[in-house]
Amino acid sequence: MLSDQYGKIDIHSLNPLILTIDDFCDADEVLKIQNFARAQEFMPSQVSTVEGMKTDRTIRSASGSEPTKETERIIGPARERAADLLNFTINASEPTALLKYEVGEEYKNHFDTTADPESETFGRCFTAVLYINDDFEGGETRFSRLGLDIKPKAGRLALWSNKRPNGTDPHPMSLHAGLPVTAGTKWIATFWIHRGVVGRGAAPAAVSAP
Ligand SMILES: O=C(O)CCC(=O)C(=O)O
Ligand SMILES: [Fe+2]
Repeated sequence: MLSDQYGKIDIHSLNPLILTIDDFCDADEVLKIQNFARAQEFMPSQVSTVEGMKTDRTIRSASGSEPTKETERIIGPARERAADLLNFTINASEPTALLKYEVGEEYKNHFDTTADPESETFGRCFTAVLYINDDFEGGETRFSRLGLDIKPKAGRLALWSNKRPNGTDPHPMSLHAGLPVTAGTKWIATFWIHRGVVGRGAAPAAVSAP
């Protein structure tokens, strides 16, 4: 049972499904990922826009690191477990996005997917965010239209569905933001979970609760 493997599991919304799982990574794994994250070089993050991927600090001012074999070795097992929760395979997941937010940095309201089958983000049925540390202030993940803030806690996984029940359009209530960090530095790993093959035109079937 999941609750035997992990800590407290909370369901915050059914449609779209939004849940958190505490102690998704145990203390040793959290420490290993923290040490890895702190040692990485970070560059301004890219966001997906109608013109393709670009650096746009008006949407996301956090910075990201290039995923490497080492990222896979250190964070891959958690990504694999997140996909396993949904019975998807690791092949159905994009490379891990490791993000760092310094004071004042944020990720403004956005959807993680689009309704455009040509877009690289079309297949993102689910997003899982692993909170790597919690020695900072601010930085909650806010579902603006649901009045829901998820508090970062080291080792906690937030998992949500991005699609409406038709499986193609972004779920309007999945609009979310990473609020500005007000003290310290926030690190997260984001896993975008696709159903089937990653990439353009990977049509997901209906995956959300009706
Ligand atoms: O920083 C957060 O809490 C949210 C991150 C996010 O929305 C994303 O990586 O797509
Ligand atoms: Fe997001």
